[in-house]
Amino acid sequence: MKEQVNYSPGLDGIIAAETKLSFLDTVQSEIVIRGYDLIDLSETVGYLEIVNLLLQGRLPDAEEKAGLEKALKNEYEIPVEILKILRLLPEKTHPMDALRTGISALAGYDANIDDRSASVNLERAYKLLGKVPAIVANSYRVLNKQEVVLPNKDLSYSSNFYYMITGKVPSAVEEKIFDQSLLLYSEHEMPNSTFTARVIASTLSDLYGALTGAVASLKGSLHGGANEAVMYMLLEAGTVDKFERLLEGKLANKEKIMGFGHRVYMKKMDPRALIMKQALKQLCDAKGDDRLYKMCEAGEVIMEREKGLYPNLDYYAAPVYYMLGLPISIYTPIFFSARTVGLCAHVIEQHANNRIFRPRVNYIGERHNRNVISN
Ligand SMILES: CC(=O)SCCNC(=O)CCNC(=O)[C@H](O)C(C)(C)COP(=O)(O)OP(=O)(O)OC[C@H]1O[C@@H](n2cnc3c(N)ncnc32)[C@H](O)[C@@H]1OP(=O)(O)O
Ligand SMILES: O=C([O-])CC(=O)C(=O)O
Repeated sequence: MKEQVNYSPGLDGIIAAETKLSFLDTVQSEIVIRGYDLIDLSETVGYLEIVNLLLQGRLPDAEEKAGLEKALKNEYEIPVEILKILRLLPEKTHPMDALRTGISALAGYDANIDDRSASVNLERAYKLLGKVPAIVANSYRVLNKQEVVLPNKDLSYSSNFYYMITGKVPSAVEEKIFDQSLLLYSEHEMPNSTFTARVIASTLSDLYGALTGAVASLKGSLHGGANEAVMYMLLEAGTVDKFERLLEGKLANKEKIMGFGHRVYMKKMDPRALIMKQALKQLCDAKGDDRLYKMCEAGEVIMEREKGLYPNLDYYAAPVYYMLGLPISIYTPIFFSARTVGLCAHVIEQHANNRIFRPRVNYIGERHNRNVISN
């Protein structure tokens, strides 16, 4: 007799874990991060406070924040062999694939690789938070035949990240907006990449492996890859009129429009997108060029009218990164770098209270009579 099992395509609505880290409260419209609303925090604190909140369970005072920044700076250097590995990659390698290789290679430098304790995982999380921005920035630079930019410890964490990518120290406004984007990308409950990391960690595999898998997950255009896809779409159109026609054409062809829709916020705007929309306005006003802002707004109107769909964070993060002068192929790696903290916190939590993920299937294939096979 067939066993009765529940099936929800895409695991829609299924509870996959118990967590103290975060929760999308759609009733009260809050992105709860250890009890605080991420949107409220985005107006009062920066990325490093969220790092402390996720990894230590509390918002830091000035002294604790300074200690955290120092600890991360001590982890900035990446092994020279990793740069050598990155140099061996074919020129056309996507920076997300290079990042996946770089994070995977870091495992070999961990003297305690078989230790899954929370304290050693926490040390690893700081290592990764120190090194991932350097891998992101310099894998892009190496693939594009640019000089490696070494970390500058005199700059803040976010400024240094921006500096390693562009070779320029950001202005105060650029630093603030870039830092805010990292904060908004830092943690988001149970997206596909976090689920991937937790599934891998649940076999008692290590943090590097869990994050390597999460990079692969985040690369997909239905997830983190959407931010670069949005930018290519905006540039392909170039004007409001052409963007409206492009979207209408895609919808007529039943194509998905990148940057719209979300499993959890499908019928309203991702609250993080609104913060990046405001940042885009600020950057456009400062440059006296509102073309991207106007195009994005026009896209919102069409998508609401035609599909009842609203922007997710990637829709507004993409033009913000463009206005900040960041190369398009590095948008998804930046998202990953920001998410490193959330992923590490989830892996630590998974290892602390583990049961291996092993779901079942509804078998819909054929069955052959045993007697027929044995005869
Ligand atoms: C930060 C992030 O990672 S946010 C996600 C970034 N990804 C994107 O922007 C990619 C575009 N968006 C999507 O593909 C989806 O909205 C997802 C992947 C985010 C969510 O997917 P799901 O929850 O599985 O929703 P699903 O794809 O089933 O969509 C439900 C309906 O809305 C439609 N829909 C959803 N998103 C879109 C879109 N972006 N463009 C056009 N139609 C869409 C679907 O075609 C479907 O319509 P139907 O019921 O008539 O078939
Ligand atoms: O929550 C999701 O499914 C995707 C997302 O917005 C994120 O990872 O930030």
